[in-house]
Amino acid sequence: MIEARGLARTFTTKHGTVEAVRGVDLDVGQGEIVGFLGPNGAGKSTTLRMLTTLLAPTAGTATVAGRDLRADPAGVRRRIGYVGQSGGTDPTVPAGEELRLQADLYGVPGAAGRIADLCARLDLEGLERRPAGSLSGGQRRRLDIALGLVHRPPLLFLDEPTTGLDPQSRGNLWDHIQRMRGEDGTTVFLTTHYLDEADALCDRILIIDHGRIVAEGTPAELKRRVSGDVITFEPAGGEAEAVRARQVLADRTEVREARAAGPLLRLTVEDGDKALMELVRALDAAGVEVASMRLARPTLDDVFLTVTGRSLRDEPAA
Ligand SMILES: Nc1ncnc2c1ncn2[C@@H]1O[C@H](COP(=O)(O)OP(=O)(O)OP(=O)(O)O)[C@@H](O)[C@H]1O
Repeated sequence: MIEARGLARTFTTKHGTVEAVRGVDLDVGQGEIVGFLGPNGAGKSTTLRMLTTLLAPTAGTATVAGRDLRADPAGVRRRIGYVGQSGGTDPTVPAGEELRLQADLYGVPGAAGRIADLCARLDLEGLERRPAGSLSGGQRRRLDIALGLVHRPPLLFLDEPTTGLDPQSRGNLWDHIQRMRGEDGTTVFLTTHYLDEADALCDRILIIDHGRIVAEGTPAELKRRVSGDVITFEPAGGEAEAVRARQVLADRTEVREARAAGPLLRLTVEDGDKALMELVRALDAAGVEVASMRLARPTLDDVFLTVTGRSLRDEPAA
C-alpha cells in the first residue's frame, strides 16, 4: 500500500537548513495498521504530509495506494483518506451535511447509502442534524474519520487520532478503527505520541527520531528485541534463598541476566511466557520454595529509551 525509498525533506529558514526527514524507507502492506511513533519534532508530520501529497519531497520516491507520489499526486489523493490533527469540519454545519458535501466532492455513487452505512458503523446515527461544533470530542473524531472514509479509500492516514480525548473515548475509537480494518480491509497509517495507543492498536510500529527510522517491528517484537521480558521471583526463605535461587538459575540458556535484590530475584529472559514454567520447575527441583512471581513485559518507552537514549516524553536533543 505504501512503498517509500529515501524520502527526504529539508526546509530553508532564516537560520539555515532544517533536515526534517532524512531518507525514510517505508513498506506498508494491504490491511495493516501501522503506527508512526516519535518525539516532538522527529519528522512524523512532515513524512505524513509528503505521503498525502500536501508537501513535495526534496528527495526520494514513493508509491502510495498504487500511484506514484511525484508523477500522479491527484491519483494518490483520490485513493487515500486523510484525517488531520485538527479535523476538517465546520462547527456550524450539520454532521450529515458535511458528509454529503464530502461525498459530492468525490462524486461517490450511492452517496446516501454510503453515509448511512458509515454513520451506523461509527456510532453517529441520530447525530446527522447536529452541527459538528455541538458534538462531543469522541463523536467529532468519529465524524472526521467518516469524512475520510466516504469515498471508500483503501488507505487511511490519521494524524494523532486520539489526542485530546478522554481514556474511554480513546479506547472506543481504537475499536472503531480496528473494526473498519476488519470489515473493509482498510489499511491505516497513523501517527501518535502515545505508547499505549501504538501498543493496543497497531500491527506494526515504526519509530522515527531526528528524521530517520530508528526501529521497526510488531509491538511485541520491538519490546522483546530491545529489552527482553522480566521475571521476578520472591523465594519464601527471604534474602538467602534469593541468592541461592540466583545460583540455580543464572547459567540457564534462557536467562540473559540474573540479579538478586534483597528478597527478590530479577531475571531478564528472551521470552517470558516460554521461560516461566521451566524456571519454576528448576527452582522446585532445587528445593527453593517460591512465595510469589511476576512476569512483566517492557513498555515501548523502554524500547525508545534503548534505541534513542532518551525517553519519548523528553524534549528532542538540540
Ligand atoms: N515549514 C517548516 N519550516 C521549517 N522547519 C520545519 C517546517 N516544518 C517542520 N519543520 C521542522 O522539521 C522538524 C520535523 O517536524 P515535524 O513537524 O515533522 O515533527 P513531528 O514529529 O511531527 O513533531 P510533533 O510531534 O511535534 O508534531 C522539526 O525540527 C520542525 O521544526
